[in-house]
Amino acid sequence: MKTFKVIGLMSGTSLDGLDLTYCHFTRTLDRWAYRITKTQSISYSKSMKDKLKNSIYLSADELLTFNNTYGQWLGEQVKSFIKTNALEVDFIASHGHTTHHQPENGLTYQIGSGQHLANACKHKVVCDFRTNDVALGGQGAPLVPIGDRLLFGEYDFCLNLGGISNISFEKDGQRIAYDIGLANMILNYITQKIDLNYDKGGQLAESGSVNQKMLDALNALDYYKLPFPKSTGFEWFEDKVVPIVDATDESIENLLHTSIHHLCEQIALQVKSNTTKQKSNLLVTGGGALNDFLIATLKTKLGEAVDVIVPSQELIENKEALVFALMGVLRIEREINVLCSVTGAKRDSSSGVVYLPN
Ligand SMILES: Nc1ncnc2c1ncn2[C@@H]1O[C@H](COP(=O)(O)OP(=O)(O)OP(=O)(O)O)[C@@H](O)[C@H]1O
Ligand SMILES: CC(=O)N[C@H]1[C@@H]2OC[C@@H](O2)[C@@H](O)[C@@H]1O[C@H](C)C(=O)O
Repeated sequence: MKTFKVIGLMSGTSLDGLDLTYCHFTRTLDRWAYRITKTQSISYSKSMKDKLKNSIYLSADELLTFNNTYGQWLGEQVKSFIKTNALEVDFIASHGHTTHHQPENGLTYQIGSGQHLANACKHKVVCDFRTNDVALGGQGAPLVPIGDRLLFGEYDFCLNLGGISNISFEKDGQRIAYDIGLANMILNYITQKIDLNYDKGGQLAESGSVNQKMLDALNALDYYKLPFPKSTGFEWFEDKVVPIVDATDESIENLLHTSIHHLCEQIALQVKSNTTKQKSNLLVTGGGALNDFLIATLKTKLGEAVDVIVPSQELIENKEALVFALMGVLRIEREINVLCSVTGAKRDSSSGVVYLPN
């Protein structure tokens, strides 16, 4: 039995930091098994956070330079993670950080130069998992559903609550997945108005109440009417969501409370319209799974027909990096790691670019 020892790297849209997830994968016949052995989460400094957030406004020169320096920085973090924990590593699988995502214009871009990363940590690197799918006419996102299928097949639905919410499930023998819409991106935007990174446990949100006008405006966003395949990101948030929040003269508590009702209503709509069983189960990961008020609201909106499963904090925080590590394994093995049933591309693909250290 072959074992793959991989470090997955993920930097998500909520901009809280870099997740390093060291995992072992084994395959017996057609079944993959995983074990997460060591994890580290490195919070971004205020200046790194601001730079990543504003990278969409950089000039071409500045962005290319940032791609290199961020790749170098990733490599240095990997190097010290390996050294501190004395890890034996086959290769690194890096998502990088999305600075641009406009699949409708044929572009998606994740910074974190693979060559700089490989040279800095002296290991083989697989990265740039999204470009090929967009070149094949797909959304280039979400990509984690391949991992949902191969590693988390016992769940009817996998829901991730990061900056953006996305869902994945099997329908008629095909994996279907898409970004539902808002999650922590709107919640963090609101708490940052009072210099708070996020609303721990959803305590502020819980003490608020619904502003019906804001709830209706959010629920009426055009994105929700689009059929899948679809994906979204910061550009949509800034363009369509921020104006609604900013036009609402309400307390932080009420803004948060309303946003949570909104995002849970959208999730419940998607789950209910795709449930074929009397009783189904839904795995929730991503930082939103640690927001107690959000989870309680979601349970209420879903009702008893859906079991909401909140796993260990380790899995909540590392599932995306774990799946990118698996995608790296599949790329190295030249197997399919991006599903066109999810992204709408012309065909499935084995995506990712491999860099050798120099
Ligand atoms: N204890 C907690 N209570 C409430 N919210 C929390 C808690 N811990 C984390 N969060 C929220 O989760 C966010 C981080 O989520 P996560 O790391 O899953 O996002 P991401 O991977 O950056 O996003 P994406 O998956 O969209 O790319 C934080 O910014 C915060 O809003
Ligand atoms: C372009 C991009 O980086 N998209 C992210 C983002 O964050 C959540 C959602 O939007 C999802 O589409 C995707 O990430 C996860 C890891 C994915 O590809 O499955």
